[in-house]
Amino acid sequence: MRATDFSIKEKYRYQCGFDSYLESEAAPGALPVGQNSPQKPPLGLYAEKLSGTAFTAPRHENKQTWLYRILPSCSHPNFEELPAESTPESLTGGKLHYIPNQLRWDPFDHASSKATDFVSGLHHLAGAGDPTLKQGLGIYIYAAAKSMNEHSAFYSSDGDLLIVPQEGALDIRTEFGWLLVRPMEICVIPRGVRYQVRLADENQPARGYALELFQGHFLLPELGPIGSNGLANARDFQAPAACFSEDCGTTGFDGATSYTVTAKFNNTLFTTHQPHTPFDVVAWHGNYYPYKYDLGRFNTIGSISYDHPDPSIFTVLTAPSDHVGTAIADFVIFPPRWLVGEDTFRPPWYHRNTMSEFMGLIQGGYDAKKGGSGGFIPGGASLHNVMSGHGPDAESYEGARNAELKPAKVGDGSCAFMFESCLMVGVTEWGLNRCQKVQEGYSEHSWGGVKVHWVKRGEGSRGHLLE
Ligand SMILES: O=C(O)Cc1cc(O)ccc1O
Ligand SMILES: [Fe+2]
Repeated sequence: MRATDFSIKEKYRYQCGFDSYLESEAAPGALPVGQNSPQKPPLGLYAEKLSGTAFTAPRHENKQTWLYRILPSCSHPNFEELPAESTPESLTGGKLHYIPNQLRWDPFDHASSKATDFVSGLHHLAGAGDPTLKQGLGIYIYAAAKSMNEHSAFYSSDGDLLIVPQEGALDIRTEFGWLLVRPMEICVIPRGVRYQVRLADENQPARGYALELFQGHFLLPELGPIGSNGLANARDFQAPAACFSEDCGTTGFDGATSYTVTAKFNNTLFTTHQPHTPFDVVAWHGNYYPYKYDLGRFNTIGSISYDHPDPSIFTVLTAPSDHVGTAIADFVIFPPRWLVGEDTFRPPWYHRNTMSEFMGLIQGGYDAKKGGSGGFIPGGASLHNVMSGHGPDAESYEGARNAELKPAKVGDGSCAFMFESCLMVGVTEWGLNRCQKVQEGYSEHSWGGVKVHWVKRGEGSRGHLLE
């Protein structure tokens, strides 16, 4: 069946739950009963296991899925490294630049060529660590002007990919089924899962952000004293229902119909061509699966007395390091919310953080930064690295310092987000130079004009009790 032949009803039959043990069959009886790998699996399918953790990972971390498919995914000729001219130069990244300056980018360009799809339009912007050691993360910007070829699939051996669409809805076909991911929704495609990113509307180019997690998996943050509900609730995560194509091609590797599978392996692209569709999974069961989440469902919690709390209260997903409470990557959002704090400077305070903070803006504005030309604009980004001082720009500071403190809704129609990491984040050559989006004088424009409010000695103030 062609990708365009599936009806909406067939494609979007989601199952709910975060890190749940789910099962789905697109043909009745496809799932074996009471065992995973019978001598002859039902309906003539092959059983294939996809692991997301070591076999021996403790039960609470163990992730795996059993796939029941028409042909096993090993049935393909060798992968070949894509020739340099067809590998997006911006993906391979090269040397990372580590710089203490605050950085901000104007909105990244949409794809300049109609031939650019999600894979060829993936740009490596920043990162830390190394996928070969399964340590760290990569930060990417994508821009796609067309759907991936319907006879193609992509997967990454490097990590789990969190995708944050900013413009244009993505219609993602995965081995597990379909996910429709619109701006203000996110999805996570686990390491190894094969998928094809289609544009929901071929006339609406897509642009957004992505974070690839080289180690571990995203979890829901602990809720501590918040209790058993709040922030992102487990039941609002949606996983696909099995949906397959039957094109099994010919036996052997030289069949007439050919499907291209592209692998991202150590940030390098490899391809192979196989005669059968990679989207032939008729049924699956397990807890290692792609999922989506609607950010509009986030239950935002904040101060109802005084002072601006740490942004950790806005954590949607967290990928912990081995040290409790310290994340390789937190995905944090700043959704519309009420601010009521008394005698409080309400926007974020000035700070230097031991973590690094990469921010993007999906829509609207952000209360600590001015928008408009040269400001923090939807589709743009900022990076405040380890210990790089930042906070409201001078204009936002003065506004909040003098604001009347009545209850106020901030961020109506807005959503900024942050990828926060305990690691120092380096910027690729593309991110620093070739994308040509780095704002000149970001720091000067933002904080060059912060005013002195200090009341000088002798002019009277409770700040001078030692006089
Ligand atoms: O720097 C930023 O704008 C992100 C941020 C927001 C906040 O509410 C508190 C701390 C913080 O780093
Ligand atoms: Fe910050």
